[in-house]
Amino acid sequence: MSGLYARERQSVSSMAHLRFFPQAVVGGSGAYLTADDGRRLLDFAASWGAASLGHAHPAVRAAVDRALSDQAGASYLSSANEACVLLAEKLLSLVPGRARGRVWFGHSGSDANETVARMVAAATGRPRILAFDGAYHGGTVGSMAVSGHPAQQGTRAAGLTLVPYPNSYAAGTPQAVSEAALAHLDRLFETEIAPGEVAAFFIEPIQSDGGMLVPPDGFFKAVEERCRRHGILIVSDEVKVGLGRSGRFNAFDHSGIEPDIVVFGKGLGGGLPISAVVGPEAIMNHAVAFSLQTVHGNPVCAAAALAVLETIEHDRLAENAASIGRVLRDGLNALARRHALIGDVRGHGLALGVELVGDRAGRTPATRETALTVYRAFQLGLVLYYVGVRSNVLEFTPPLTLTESEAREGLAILDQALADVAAGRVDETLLADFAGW
Ligand SMILES: Cc1ncc(COP(=O)(O)O)c(/C=N/[C@@H]2CCCCNC2=O)c1O
Repeated sequence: MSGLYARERQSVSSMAHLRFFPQAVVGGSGAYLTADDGRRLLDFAASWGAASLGHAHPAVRAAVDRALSDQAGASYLSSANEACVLLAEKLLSLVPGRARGRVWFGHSGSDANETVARMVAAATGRPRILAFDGAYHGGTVGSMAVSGHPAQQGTRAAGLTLVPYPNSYAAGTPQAVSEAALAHLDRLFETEIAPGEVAAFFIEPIQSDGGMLVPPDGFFKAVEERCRRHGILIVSDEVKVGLGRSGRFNAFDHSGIEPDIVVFGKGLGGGLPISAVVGPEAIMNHAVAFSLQTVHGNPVCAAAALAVLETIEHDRLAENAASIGRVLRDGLNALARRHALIGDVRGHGLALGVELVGDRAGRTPATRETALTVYRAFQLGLVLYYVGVRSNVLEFTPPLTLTESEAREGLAILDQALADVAAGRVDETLLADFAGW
């Protein structure tokens, strides 16, 4: 364990730790991080997707420098500032008509989703919320309350009903799991909850922390039809897979739906803390002083976010995510032909998941091997984390700027890590201090 990592343990609380190996960094640029021992680490996680443009991107640096050199305050609570207005106008141009009303700014996906959960109930007078099993909408009280991920240490809202997310790898064909999930929802409306009491349905267009689950074709169109019939607002949580990562700017576009409310976070700030909720004016303006924190809407993070959006558009990074995502996915499928541990490769663009299994027939989660694989990859120079309700899905969320050669470099490292794990060459005692999820 490196000096910095050891020192951190003597000074920083573990309450935010979600640690898989002793990663300690002192710098970074592009798709690479610099470890405190001097090693260069290829970053296929991008800090859980927040470093959307990689590290130290010049556009973000220039925007932050300009905003700080002539600083327009530090908050939008009691003052308008130009950076927030420009960013709001930009975000309104990037969402479908139903959502094109007003923008709220926060710090994180958590405070954004918490605000949405409170807002839809207050604005509609409807007390219930729908969400999916396995969903991660945040780590605050109010966002955990509308989540369904089993690893969370929080209380679910009394008015929350969780429904199964169709998982065509675990339970059969896409068509069959889609029909089963829709039948479950219909039964719920017929027997357990009055659909007219449901304010909103929180969806992830690809369920990331739940295991990078890709919904079957047509599933969310069928969900949309039910929501429209009952006047239920659709909230698309784009925090991790949005902003071009999936190969489309908005990930919900893969399902051909038009949500009422869109939530952005993580990569929006390019590594700086900013989130946004975009929704209909009647909902977004239902109250004043309803959800506020002092440095919400600070012009520095807003300027960074505008630079991120402009760079995604100018450098065609959604298209890059689609094309490099194909390279990565093809490479992962090639690894699957050599490594029995790989049970499934799935995702869109640079939002990919690789499920590791103990045996392909039974699809038993290979949780231990997953932890060993990411640890070994780290030793070999690749940063990769895992997700999934059984902690057995490698998550690929690299910077949207990833190049083909970087993709191939990471594939080669993963190939070696999988081989070393399968051959029993990775010391299991290394995992003792790393609980992961
Ligand atoms: C779809 C989705 N919505 C909201 C959130 C919460 O965002 P914040 O962690 O920025 O509050 C997240 C956060 N996801 C977690 C962050 C904690 C570490 C585990 N991996 C994640 O990506 C998310 O994936």
